[in-house]
Amino acid sequence: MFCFNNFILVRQLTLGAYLRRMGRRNRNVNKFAQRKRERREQERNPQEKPASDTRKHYEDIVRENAAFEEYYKTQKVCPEEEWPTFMKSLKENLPTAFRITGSKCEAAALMNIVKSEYFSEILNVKLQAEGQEGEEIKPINLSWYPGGLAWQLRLSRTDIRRSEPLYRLHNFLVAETAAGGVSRQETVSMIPPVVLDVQPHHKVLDMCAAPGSKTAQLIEFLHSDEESTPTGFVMANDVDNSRCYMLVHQAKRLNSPCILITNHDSAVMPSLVMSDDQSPGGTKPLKFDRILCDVPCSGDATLRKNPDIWLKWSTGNGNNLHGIQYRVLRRGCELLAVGGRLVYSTCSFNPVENEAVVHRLLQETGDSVKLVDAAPMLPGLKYHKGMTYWRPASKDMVFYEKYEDVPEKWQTVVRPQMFPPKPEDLDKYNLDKCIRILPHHQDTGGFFVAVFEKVSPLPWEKEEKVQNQGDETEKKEELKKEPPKKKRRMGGYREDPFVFFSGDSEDVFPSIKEYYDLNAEFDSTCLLTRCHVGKKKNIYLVSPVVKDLVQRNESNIKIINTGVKTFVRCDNKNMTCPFRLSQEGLQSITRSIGPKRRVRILKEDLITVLQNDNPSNPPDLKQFTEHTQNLVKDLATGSCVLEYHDEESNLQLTLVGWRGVHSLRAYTATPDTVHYLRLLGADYSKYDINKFKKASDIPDAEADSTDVTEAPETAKENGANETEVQSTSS
Ligand SMILES: C[S@@+](CC[C@H](N)C(=O)[O-])C[C@H]1O[C@@H](n2cnc3c(N)ncnc32)[C@H](O)[C@@H]1O
Repeated sequence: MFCFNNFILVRQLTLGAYLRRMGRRNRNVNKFAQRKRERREQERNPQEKPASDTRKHYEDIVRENAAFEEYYKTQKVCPEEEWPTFMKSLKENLPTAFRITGSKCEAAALMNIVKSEYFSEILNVKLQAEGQEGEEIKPINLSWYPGGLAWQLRLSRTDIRRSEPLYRLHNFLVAETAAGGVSRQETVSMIPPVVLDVQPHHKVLDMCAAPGSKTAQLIEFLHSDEESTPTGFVMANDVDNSRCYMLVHQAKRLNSPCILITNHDSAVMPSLVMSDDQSPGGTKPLKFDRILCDVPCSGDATLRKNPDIWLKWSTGNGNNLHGIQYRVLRRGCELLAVGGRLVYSTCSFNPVENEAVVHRLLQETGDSVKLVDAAPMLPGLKYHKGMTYWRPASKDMVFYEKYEDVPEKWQTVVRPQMFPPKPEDLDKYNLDKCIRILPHHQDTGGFFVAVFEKVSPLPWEKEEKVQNQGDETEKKEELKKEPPKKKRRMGGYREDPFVFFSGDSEDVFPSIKEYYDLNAEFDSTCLLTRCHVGKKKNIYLVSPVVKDLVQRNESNIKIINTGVKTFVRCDNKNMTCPFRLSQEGLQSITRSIGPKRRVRILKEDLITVLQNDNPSNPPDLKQFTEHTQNLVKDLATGSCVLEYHDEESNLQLTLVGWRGVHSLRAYTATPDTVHYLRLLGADYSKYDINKFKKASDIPDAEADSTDVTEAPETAKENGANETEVQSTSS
């Protein structure tokens, strides 16, 4: 569990580095095994920097690699006349990009703040490097991002320290990332979820999901209808157990009861089942409507962000990854429903990792899977069409026209499936429907995206079906005789169990139902705890479809996490129910909570509550307006919902509150408190220390290490433990 000291530590490290460090502290580390693990991790994710690397070396890296240039010039990844611009752009630092997240009304309010408070200041800034003409900083709205919610601007670490308005914007981005109001994500990395076209009823699989920036987008799209809980879900999977916890962190920021995190090798992902509405008690195979296949890759299109790739680039990287990329994609197509959509993406320029994988898949699947032209979904995006011709090369930089030319010693590395289609077959595959984004197109990283639609069962699925029908009776007989299957051994840490409530009769539920006046539609069987015995501490909520998924497949796949924390034990003598509400799960159950525990608070009172967040000195009821005092007069002490609705802007805020004997306060974590005060246009200066002067004095490397690339878990909700709660009953 995180404690506050850990929180500070995480703020100074990326989450990955933090997890690695915690892992090291908690175990008796075998250094040899540790190095081996790091090497393996590095091979699996070449685009990730090794744990021992720090950014301070990045500025010293010579951004050149002759083999890289020769390889891509030969492959003609861009027209000859664009080559110098392509190379120049690759050597520059990457601009910052971010998108506004959260509910529609909050996103709209935050967007106004960004434009009026931060961008307007920046537009007057001209950054002047020594001896050069001042460069204007102009935020660019990404035309193709739904709702116009994504932006890109040049905001390098050095620039932040040269200009106070830029520093302020940077601070805003860090704070709002922690509160879930903003997600910082590379521009091109936002593309796959957009072209996947996720709707609230879709069953979505993210096969290689960690660290989870695209998963976060998938969840946001799933929740696009704010009036109801989605009937679909997102299953986010990664083979790397420790990276799965990055997904847990992402999911926590977005408070969705519709996400499930699993830990499996996607290339051999087991077939899952779900309840069959047509046959009560029965099951049917689970097929996904949308699948994201953002495979591990050489990452050479991220050179601007990860300059250390200049030092280690070789043709071997791409060749070695082609196999696993293909196997993950093929399994994805098997798990996809007919009529479903799959997006394959990499951050590599290499046709062997891109079009060759797509071509191999199309060859094997015949007419059952087709490429879709996704460009119309990305208005204004500059890109190149997919390549139709390339030449695989061996590590010694010899290029081959056809497999027959490959010398024996390279034949296990350069495989026949890596070659392009014959010219007469080009129309059959339409590889030009793939999308290639190069860094100089719009000052971003590079990227590759291919969008598939499954139009009929795969050839081998059809065969299996026929054979299955014939064998059905025979199989039933065999099954009877078969000894019980051995339980699959699953790697990584052992997770706590997922223990669902048996229904309204579950021991603690009647008092929760009574206290919060839960309506009849509330399904208590969707509540769960993570322990079989002992006092229930935290109670989590999942959507009905996720409950079904967990219950039907738990023994078949390793589930790392699911559910939003909705009720937290709080044995307080002033409260008749032993559970308080949790901000994380509030959005999911607010519609089920009756009027008994709701307070429709005025704006000024909400500001008072948020500005006085010291749990040992909560604001006295006398500090509130008469309106609010009257509302809480007859409200029994304990947990409650504080609601605020601004009719004019339609801003709606719902917070967990606590009615003390003489006080009223909110149960929000500090980043959320700042976020709400910001949305209310109130003063939050006590949390927003201007460190600009201090920061401009510290050297580059130190400043870099304080950047929070992946936002850590927010600090504990203020006073969110029992002792503090008890002390508020003043
Ligand atoms: C390019 S990263 C994914 C980035 C992620 N989609 C995002 O947007 O944050 C590739 C991920 O694939 C995972 N991976 C590698 N091989 C895998 C496999 N066989 N099955 C599942 N995940 C795999 C790696 O651990 C890594 O986290």
